[in-house]
Amino acid sequence: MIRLAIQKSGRLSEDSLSLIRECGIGFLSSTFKLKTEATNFPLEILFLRDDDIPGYVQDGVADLGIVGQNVLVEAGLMPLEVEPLGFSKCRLSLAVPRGQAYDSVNDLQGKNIATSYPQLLGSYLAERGVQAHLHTISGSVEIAPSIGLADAICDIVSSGSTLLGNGLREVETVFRSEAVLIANQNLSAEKQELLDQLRFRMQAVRRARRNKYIVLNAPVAALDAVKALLPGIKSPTVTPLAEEGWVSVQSVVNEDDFWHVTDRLKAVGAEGILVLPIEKMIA
Ligand SMILES: Nc1ncnc2c1ncn2[C@@H]1O[C@H](COP(=O)(O)OP(=O)(O)OP(=O)(O)O)[C@@H](O)[C@H]1O
Ligand SMILES: O=P(O)(O)OC[C@H]1O[C@H](OP(=O)(O)OP(=O)(O)O)[C@H](O)[C@@H]1O
Ligand SMILES: [Mg+2]
Repeated sequence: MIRLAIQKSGRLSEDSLSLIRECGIGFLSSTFKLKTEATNFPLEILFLRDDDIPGYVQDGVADLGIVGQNVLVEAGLMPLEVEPLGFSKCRLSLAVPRGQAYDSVNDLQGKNIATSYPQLLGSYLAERGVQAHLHTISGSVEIAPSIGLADAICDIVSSGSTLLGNGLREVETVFRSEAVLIANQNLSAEKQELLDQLRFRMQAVRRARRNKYIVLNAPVAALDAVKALLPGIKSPTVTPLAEEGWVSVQSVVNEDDFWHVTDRLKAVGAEGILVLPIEKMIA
């Protein structure tokens, strides 16, 4: 049995649970139960505060964990990271009151800055030769300037609406983060085997999320152009249509390139383009 710690409730919880489920692992969860066992995989899930997860994994209380890189780096435990997970993407940024002049990070010299990330911010400022007074607070950091607690703040930003709602302007990106799978560095051979199985499944889920299955009809004359646009995993599947001079092409396309590729496929004569989600994708 391998033990995985995930956030009990917050920005990582829902995506962590969906990823486990999409890996084909079933379990019962209830708001009040802080520990559950998977029904079809030797996995125990612990529901914790995210800040506690890196330390628990380091100490072997949990074998694995899912946390933001920001929390991992702040705890000084980067070597535990084994797999980026592609969700909870955000940045740790410096922000100042909107009306305040700001040219460069040197303007923060001698200023009071409120943050929950004193290590990350401290090394960012030290690398730039800026000395500031850091006030560590554990939440609602964006309120600090408006109540006279600080001149600037350094906190997590995603859409920017919390900064906007509190009259703040983002001025520097200190760190970019996403959720990662972390693992204890002294796992037994049996647990290492289970970790490898989990990583294999997680990679298949992530690859599937990043790609779409595409099916289209094209005139034979356009086939070379279509193939160049849709290289697929190995090469596209091409089958003749009942109508003379036409083929059906099936392939895989990266979601980021999807609209751009579709426009070009239409331009070379492709028709009846269907796009389907992929559930799992094994390399
Ligand atoms: N607005 C956001 N958008 C995307 N990801 C975010 C956002 N805010 C935070 N995160 C990421 O999710 C992680 C957890 O954020 P959350 O705000 O739920 O933490 P928390 O309040 O410290 O939770 P806990 O109660 O577990 O200590 C952060 O460490 C960060 O990696
Ligand atoms: O740029 P935005 O999209 O507005 O997101 C940023 C906010 O999200 C996080 O807090 P969260 O809402 O998770 O609340 P918390 O203070 O309880 O952690 C973070 O601490 C910011 O305050
Ligand atoms: Mg926390």
